[in-house]
Amino acid sequence: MLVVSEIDLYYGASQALRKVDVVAEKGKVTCILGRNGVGKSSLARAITGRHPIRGGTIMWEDKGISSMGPADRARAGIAYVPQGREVFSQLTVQENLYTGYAPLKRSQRNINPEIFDLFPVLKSMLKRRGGDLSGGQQQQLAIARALITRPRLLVLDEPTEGIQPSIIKDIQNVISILRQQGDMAIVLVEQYFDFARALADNYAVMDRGEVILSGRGDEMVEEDVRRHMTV
Ligand SMILES: Nc1ncnc2c1ncn2[C@@H]1O[C@H](COP(=O)(O)OP(=O)(O)OP(=O)(O)O)[C@@H](O)[C@H]1O
Repeated sequence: MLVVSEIDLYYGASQALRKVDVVAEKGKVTCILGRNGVGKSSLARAITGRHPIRGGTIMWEDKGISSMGPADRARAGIAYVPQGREVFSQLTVQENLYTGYAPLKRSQRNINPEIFDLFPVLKSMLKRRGGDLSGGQQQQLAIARALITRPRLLVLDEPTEGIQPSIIKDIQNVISILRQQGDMAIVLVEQYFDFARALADNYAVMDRGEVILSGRGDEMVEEDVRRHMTV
């Protein structure tokens, strides 16, 4: 279980997170919602170790991880699919997937065939350069690369951003399958309400660096949430 308690995060003098609490359990999807610039990506960066926190604690599987760097968190089973995907455009799909080996022991460095069951399109594109893939295919590659690290916590930052509806549906199916398998906690940062509602077991809505609304996904009131998502 991931337990984020009262974290503060700053960029210089500017505070981006204020006493944020979030919990993510295995076999469940926790959705982080809110409009642009409210701190969702900052929370994802804090969890994955991309940006230090200045106050509060982050516990993962009962250990404090706040002072661990991103590589150690990856070794602790935390994977990150960043906003904008960050696929290596000059590397092939296969080489991009191999970058997911970094936190693994040598004996674990192989691609589980399930990855290609989840993303069949990638199998036929292994020799293509990352930069030649469509936005949706790059998003699938970024998720596959994260899954190669065999995560127990998967943090996805706006996986639907700029993606065509048919691929959004595919990504939704993949996240449902991962949830059903039950051994992974999933934190999903999302701006697309219907996608979030379809997947959320729990949700938290952010505004100006704070969590202002949270609860169970099946109790999410569309009007209340949407009020904090439109400008
Ligand atoms: N590297 C940075 N340096 C300074 N300020 C930053 C930096 N990254 C984000 N911010 C600021 O921190 C605040 C929170 O940004 P963050 O990216 O976490 O929001 P967000 O909810 O993820 O928005 P978006 O959906 O646009 O990514 C914003 O005011 C943003 O301008």
